[in-house]
Amino acid sequence: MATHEESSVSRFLPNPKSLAIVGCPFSGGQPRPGVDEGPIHLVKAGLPQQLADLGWDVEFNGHHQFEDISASITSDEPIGLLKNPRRVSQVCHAVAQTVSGHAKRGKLPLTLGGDHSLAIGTISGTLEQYPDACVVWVDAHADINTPETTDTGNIHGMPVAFLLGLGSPVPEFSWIKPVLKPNRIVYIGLRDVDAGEKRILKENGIKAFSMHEVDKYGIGQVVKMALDHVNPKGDLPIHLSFDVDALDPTVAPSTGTPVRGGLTFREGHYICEAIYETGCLVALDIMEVNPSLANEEAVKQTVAVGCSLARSALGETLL
Ligand SMILES: NC(=[NH2+])NCCC[C@H](N)C(=O)O
Ligand SMILES: [Mn+2]
Ligand SMILES: [Mn+2]
Repeated sequence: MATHEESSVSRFLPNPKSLAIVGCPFSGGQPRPGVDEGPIHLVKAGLPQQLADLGWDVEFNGHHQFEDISASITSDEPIGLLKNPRRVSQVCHAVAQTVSGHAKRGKLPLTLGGDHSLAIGTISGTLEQYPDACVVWVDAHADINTPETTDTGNIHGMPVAFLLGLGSPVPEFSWIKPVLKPNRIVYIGLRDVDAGEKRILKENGIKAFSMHEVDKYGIGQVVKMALDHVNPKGDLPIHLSFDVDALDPTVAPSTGTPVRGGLTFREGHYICEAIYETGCLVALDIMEVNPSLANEEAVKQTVAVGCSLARSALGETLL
């Protein structure tokens, strides 16, 4: 039986702890349809009730309706290589306002994607309420291409660059305050990093633990080193942005850009558990679940893993 005593030890959230689910059916940051169904499946699988069972007061007022935004954008031609730039920008702006609104009211925003371009919005929202927050980015990819370095033009490969203010400014994204500092983000799980991204990581001295380091040191040590880097005194708020493709495709098959050689089921959940234990978690993203990819069994498995990652980050324990 799991005990939930610890659900009272947050350094930043008032008691009783409450969270708000931000369901974001959005796929404009990448080309594969279906990732917009991710949040719908996660909620249908019972995630809100599972979190309530962990002792959270759960607010969920339905999925974000981005229809007004889409309707107001009559044409969305690429800007340079960037695909769907206006739609991505405006949706992320709306998400930022929603996330910061929840955070202001003392709630932990749990954003369900949708593609990872949404993190432009979620992290902007977190930083508005917690300017000194740090980010733990769990992913197979660095998502740090600039409009100049991107090969694909897919904005889900670029959110970190926008948040850091790297690359030449794109006027459509001028609402983003590049307030994230390179020493306030750390990566875990990388294994598919583009050449331009490797250069950006080096030039900016950004700490990253790839699968090589996970193999070498073990996940326990990697999470400790990652947190020591980004949150050395353990007193900063943490935003955890979890792309399910960080997990091995045998664990989370239904995702748009799977890469072999990923985190095991336990390694992924350990990261979430360890971050919950810090008492510093203030916002969580579960991204890139795409229920239209792979067979029914694989979809079920991936949705279930999305739910269990969220539970682990929000206090579920094994004992
Ligand atoms: N959030 C993701 N799954 N990102 C994948 C990015 C892949 C590649 N690096 C790109 O720029 O397109
Ligand atoms: Mn990824
Ligand atoms: Mn990603």
